[in-house]
Amino acid sequence: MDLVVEDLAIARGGIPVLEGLSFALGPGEALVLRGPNGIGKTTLLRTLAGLQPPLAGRVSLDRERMAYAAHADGLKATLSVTENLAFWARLHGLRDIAPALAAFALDPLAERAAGQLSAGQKRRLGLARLMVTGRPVWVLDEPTVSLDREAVAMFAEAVRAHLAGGGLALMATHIDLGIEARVLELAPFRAVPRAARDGFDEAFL
Ligand SMILES: Nc1ncnc2c1ncn2[C@@H]1O[C@H](COP(=O)(O)OP(=O)(O)OP(=O)(O)O)[C@@H](O)[C@H]1O
Repeated sequence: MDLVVEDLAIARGGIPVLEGLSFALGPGEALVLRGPNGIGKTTLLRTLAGLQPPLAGRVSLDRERMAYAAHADGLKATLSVTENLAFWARLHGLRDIAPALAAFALDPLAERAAGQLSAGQKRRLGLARLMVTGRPVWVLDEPTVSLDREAVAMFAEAVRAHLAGGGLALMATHIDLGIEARVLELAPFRAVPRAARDGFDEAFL
């Protein structure tokens, strides 16, 4: 298993949001996180990405093998589409950015500065970046935001190819991508507020 989560509890801004989470993902598998706004999807992904420590539990993941796409696309505004991808490819020891350009229909925009792309085009470039990392574990936070229907299909195809190549993907998304994926509904793992756990109310009865 490339990603194992055991009895994880996480907090945001000092307030516990989720607890008792356990799941595992192996090569070729995808897991979709579902739950209402504010349940803790982003917090969970940030924890897995190593941006914040868990309250309790364990995450087993080699972060050198992980590519994380957060809400922000992390693009260099003054560099062109090609330069952005080439930068990331070089960083990860890869050379060929052509498949990533083609997968997200970025060829016609290849010379445009990333800062001058539309929101959806920026998102396409941000997702194309995943491909040039060559990393097997994709951790994705609302990857389809700003994408039109065609671009969502491009993304779904990229994920499908990634899984077929032995990669794995964990993502928070409300959209049905039409890919084979397990769904983890987070509502049952909502953290119990401390007052309720400590019997705080009972003390006043
Ligand atoms: N920077 C922050 N500081 C403090 N609390 C935060 C911060 N960001 C989010 N929260 C709170 O943490 C909880 C979990 O937020 P999170 O962003 O993980 O939810 P989410 O499931 O990703 O929501 P959404 O579907 O709206 O993106 C929410 O109650 C939110 O208000």
